[in-house]
Amino acid sequence: MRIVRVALPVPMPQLFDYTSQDVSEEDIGRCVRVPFGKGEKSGLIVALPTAADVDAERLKPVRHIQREVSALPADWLELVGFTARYYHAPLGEVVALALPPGLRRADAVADREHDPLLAPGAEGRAALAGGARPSRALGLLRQLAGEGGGLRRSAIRALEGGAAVGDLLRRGWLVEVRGDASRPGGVLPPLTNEQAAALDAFAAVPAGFVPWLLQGVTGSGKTEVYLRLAQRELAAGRQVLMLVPEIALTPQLEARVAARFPSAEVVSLHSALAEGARSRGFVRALEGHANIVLGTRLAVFAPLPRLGLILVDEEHDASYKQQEGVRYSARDLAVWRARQRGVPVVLGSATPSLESWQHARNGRYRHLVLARRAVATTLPAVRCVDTRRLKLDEGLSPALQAAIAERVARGEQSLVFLNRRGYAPVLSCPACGWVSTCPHCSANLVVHLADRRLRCHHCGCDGPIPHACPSCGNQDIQPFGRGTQRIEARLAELFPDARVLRVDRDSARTRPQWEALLAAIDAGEADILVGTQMMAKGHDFPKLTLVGVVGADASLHAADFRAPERLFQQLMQVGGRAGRAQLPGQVLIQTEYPEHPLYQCLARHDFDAFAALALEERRRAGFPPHTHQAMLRADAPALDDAVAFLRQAARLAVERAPAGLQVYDPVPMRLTRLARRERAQLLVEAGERNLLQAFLGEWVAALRAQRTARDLRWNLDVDPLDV
Ligand SMILES: Nc1ncnc2c1ncn2[C@@H]1O[C@H](COP(=O)(O)OP(=O)(O)OP(=O)(O)O)[C@@H](O)[C@H]1O
Ligand SMILES: [Zn+2]
Repeated sequence: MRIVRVALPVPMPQLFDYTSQDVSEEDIGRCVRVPFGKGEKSGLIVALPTAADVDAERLKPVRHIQREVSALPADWLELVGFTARYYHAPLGEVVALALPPGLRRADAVADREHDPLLAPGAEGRAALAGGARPSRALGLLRQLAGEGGGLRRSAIRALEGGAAVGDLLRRGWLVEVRGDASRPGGVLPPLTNEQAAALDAFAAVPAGFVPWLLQGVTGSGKTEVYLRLAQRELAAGRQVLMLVPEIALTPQLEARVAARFPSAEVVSLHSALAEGARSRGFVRALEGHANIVLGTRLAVFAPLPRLGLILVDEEHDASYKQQEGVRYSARDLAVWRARQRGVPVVLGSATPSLESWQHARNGRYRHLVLARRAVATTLPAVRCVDTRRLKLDEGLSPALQAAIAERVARGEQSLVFLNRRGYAPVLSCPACGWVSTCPHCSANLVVHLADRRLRCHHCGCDGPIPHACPSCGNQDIQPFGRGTQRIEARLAELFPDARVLRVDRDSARTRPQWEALLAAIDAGEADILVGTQMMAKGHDFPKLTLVGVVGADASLHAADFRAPERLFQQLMQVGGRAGRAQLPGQVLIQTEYPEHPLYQCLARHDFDAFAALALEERRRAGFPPHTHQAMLRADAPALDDAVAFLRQAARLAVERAPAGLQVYDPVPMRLTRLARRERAQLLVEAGERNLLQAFLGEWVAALRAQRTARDLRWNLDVDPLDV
């Protein structure tokens, strides 16, 4: 009988002990189901201690250990352990987040089958040489005979006549082969000088942990650099982890990676996958079969026994930071993991986070720069349209309309970028001043004319658009302000012969919808696009030559100190969609502040100048990256309860605060009320990360020991993005 220590997903920091008759050291890192309270929970075996924390007599036996799957290795346990320590979260919750749900429940991983690499075997070759009578199967086999290293079954199925693949397997004409994962499919494009120089610089550094910042302007071919780097690792028999910020970006990249490495096993991991597929991919990575793991932030937890390289695309993107539960940054964990495993990590972006940019400047990261575009000869010309004295037509300036008209006439595409979906941000009554506010949030209900609803973008509640003012009965209530639907409607009137396509979260709600939209744009089935930030990143549409930016000024004066950084990144990214191929691109920014340094830097494509300015401002104000922060947030049905808890937390903090730690006053959050809960926050800050971490450990322990008002919830956000 041995004691089994288990991490369980419960909001408490401790581990739980059970017993088992047949457990061995090999079971550390395995999923397990155990009795818990009146029910059952599943967790992970993290240790087999010699003595239990409680009386061993009272321990209950484990119910089931999942032994079909290899145990998670020690380095993986260290990774989740570090995550729990650094973000001050219970280990069991980190484990629950890092493991695919099916695996965590210690379910059987039903379909272990993968996507085999297939090529004609001896019998297949004999069939080709003669003898077999003509058939669909033989036709397919002939097609495949030309493929050097074999193809994945999924790729064969996608071929013309590919449905016969099952038939070929049954006849034994196709057999599973072990291919060279690094064999590139198709002809590789010759590298640009800058790409070649970047790869040479990379190759010149001895193996081991090296963090790199790959700062390449939009369209400079960062992806090609990633692919070449990946190829080297695959050739050496190692695994590559590639992180992308958004699920929306995975289909194109997946297709590109699969086309480049037809013999490689590419596994994608993101939250939109079906449970079975996610478990399967995770296990393929764990068992060392997957060559490339491509995914969103949760993929940073993929176990990779042969890891050789980590790539983080668009490293500045806020989606790498989880905003609920365990608030981890996948970008930061990727760097930690690279150090732990002694492998290089490449953070790529046209607009790096100020944190990474500063590291590259002061030598902590190595800096690779791609200053030119790979295909297009120039970056797009960026011009501010001063709207102070202009009469706008539904937010569109004459200059922007004229520029769109030119593109339509030439058969090119335009994009009007407006980061606000819906028809109008609020409905209001000019007679009595009524506005459509959300009953559950301190926010307005947004007018969605497409389906005639008023909808809260924060809590999701919605209702029909009223016919008259609910307050005074006035029939003439008006949508106020502008969103993508309104711009779309006006553009359709202004350009009756053009095809206008809106791309936002409402028009691309599902992955198939999103893929269909992208395919339509790619096929040139749209002339004018109206899009939110969904359109801003990653895409490469050769016929898109104009980007018009509407309504950007609002972020210029936002309260969050990161707002300018985000705005600059967003505008540089979205502007970067213009003129990426042979045709030159143009960006028009409508603004009332054309002299603003942010727009000036943007017009010169000078990220470095902007970053230097912004960092200097942060230094003067004492903001990150010059300081390190943690935010304690509390929410409750009554604001008083939330604030009272934070006041008490502030007292506890001040009692424990070492010199150099700053404790601010609790304040209501900007969006104070969200889904019927009132929210407040308390910031703590220190010049030294270690000092902050040591303090947080003690503080969180003290907070956990507090009695709190009923229905109060709190959470700690280390390195918060929204302050
Ligand atoms: N060496 C090359 N030769 C020819 N074409 C290239 C080369 N490198 C990249 N390209 C092409 O240039 C275009 C831009 O490349 P890519 O999408 O990788 O840019 P990026 O740096 O990731 O840009 P962004 O940050 O805007 O997404 C793509 O169409 C790509 O196929
Ligand atoms: Zn709401």
